[in-house]
Amino acid sequence: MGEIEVDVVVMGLGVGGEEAAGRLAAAGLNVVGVENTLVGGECPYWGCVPTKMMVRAGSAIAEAWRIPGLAGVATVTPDWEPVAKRIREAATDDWNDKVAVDRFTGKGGHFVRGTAEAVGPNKVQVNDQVYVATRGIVIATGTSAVIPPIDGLAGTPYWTNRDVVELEVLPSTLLVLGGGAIGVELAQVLARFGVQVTIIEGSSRLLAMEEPESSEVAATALAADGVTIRAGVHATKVSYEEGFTVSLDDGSTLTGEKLLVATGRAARLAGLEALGVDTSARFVKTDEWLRAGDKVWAVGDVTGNGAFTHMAMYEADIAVRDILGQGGPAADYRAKPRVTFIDPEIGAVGLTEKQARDAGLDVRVGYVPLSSTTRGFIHGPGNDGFIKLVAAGGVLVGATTAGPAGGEMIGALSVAVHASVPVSTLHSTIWAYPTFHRGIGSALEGLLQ
Ligand SMILES: Cc1cc2nc3c(=O)[nH]c(=O)nc-3n(C[C@H](O)[C@H](O)[C@H](O)COP(=O)(O)OP(=O)(O)OC[C@H]3O[C@@H](n4cnc5c(N)ncnc54)[C@H](O)[C@@H]3O)c2cc1C
Ligand SMILES: NC(=O)c1ccc[n+]([C@@H]2O[C@H](COP(=O)([O-])OP(=O)(O)OC[C@H]3O[C@@H](n4cnc5c(N)ncnc54)[C@H](O)[C@@H]3O)[C@@H](O)[C@H]2O)c1
Repeated sequence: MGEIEVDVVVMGLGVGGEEAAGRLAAAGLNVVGVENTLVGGECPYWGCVPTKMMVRAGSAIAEAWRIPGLAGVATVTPDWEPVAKRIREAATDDWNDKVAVDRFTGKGGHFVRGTAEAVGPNKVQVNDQVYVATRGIVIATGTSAVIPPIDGLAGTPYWTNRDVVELEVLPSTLLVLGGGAIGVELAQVLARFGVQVTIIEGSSRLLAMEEPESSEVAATALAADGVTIRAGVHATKVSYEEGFTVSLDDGSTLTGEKLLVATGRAARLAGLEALGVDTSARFVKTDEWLRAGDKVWAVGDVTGNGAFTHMAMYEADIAVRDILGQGGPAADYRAKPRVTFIDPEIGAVGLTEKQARDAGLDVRVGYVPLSSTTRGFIHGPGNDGFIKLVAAGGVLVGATTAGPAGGEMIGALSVAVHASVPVSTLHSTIWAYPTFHRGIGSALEGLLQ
């Protein structure tokens, strides 16, 4: 088997890998980008983009339901067909990545379709060809759905996010295992399209990693859309015969036509051993330059620093600058933003109150329910939400903004946490009236008391 010398091999061309490989190729390096599925990865084909198209459709239905009492009468007949069509045709090009491949090769990159396996500290094999990377290797293999070892589950035709995104026809009932980001977003959308949805969440609340107030808002919103929430219970057995039966550890059973498993993500670590990566760990350990070893970098979901597209892009940028010797800022994870796209949207950045207290910080909290703000009052139906600020040492260390524009409101607070803007400066800021984000000014009052 011959060996080909190149500058860089990028393993996996999802969000992070495509960004890193494209940038390095555009900078004039000889880059081999390897992808075994679709260039672009989970986000455009089975993640962010198609699921947010679903959310957009579900939100349109919910807004129409809010017309009575506000603007007259509306008759809504939800239909999944236009949603499936938009996902198939506009979002995913029928799950075809030609445009993305061309984008990469157009920058001068060399694309190889296949599974990359490290066969030496600087060698990657794909389809019987070995590439020797003289400048470095970028690991960007991402994550796949975790399937928990529940008795009977493995042998059933359970769904993951991929099956839901590819749906043409909706089931009448759906059990959702896991009440994290994927579980709550998909549960709400499908409920709005008439599916009877039950979420089974092992911990005591939905969105367990976020503020308890976020969990409460999410639970209220989902319940209002008809979703049944079973929190604090664990599935002990799953069986399938025409439909699913799930036994729970409180002795009860649930049945549903389909079962979606949304219990988290596991890093794809196969084939990385030869790079010196500890594949017994959950994720690839990296330093502040995303270095995972000598001439080895890792970016995106696989690092465990936050399974979000913006994190994959952020880390790819840092690794690229390091490989090219361009300097600039290294990774700083204090102001990690995230948005759960339910209605109301839940934006968050930095630490939750509990995380800040657990870190030993002298914490102050500001809180305002959105309905008590002028814009919340004006908005009326659909105004559920709140703004919560977590401060320590005179700066914000975290914030949550839940509401109709929760994902947008968090932008200002991301800047505040990232740039350590003094609370006094935030307090003297003029917040436009009557916006939702003006509530930040009211929440700040709580920090000054
Ligand atoms: C349902 C869902 C909704 C989401 N919504 C959002 C959202 O709204 N906002 C947000 O920021 N994030 C969202 N995410 C997360 C987002 O999709 C990921 O954070 C992002 O895709 C990570 O990019 P990545 O490049 O690290 O990994 P991936 O996108 O997983 O890409 C890794 C790529 O590597 C390939 N690969 C793996 N191993 C090999 C190998 N050995 N050889 C060759 N190729 C290989 C895979 O096929 C894959 O294409 C969502 C995820 C899901 C599942
Ligand atoms: N809007 C967004 O940005 C967005 C949307 C979807 C996904 N994502 C990313 O994808 C990641 C994965 O999403 P996810 O929802 O699969 O994972 P998650 O980690 O967010 O949530 C998984 C949930 O499943 C529960 N769980 C685990 N095992 C269980 C079991 N056996 N029975 C019952 N419950 C169980 C956990 O307690 C947790 O609440 C997210 O963490 C996020 O990083 C982001």
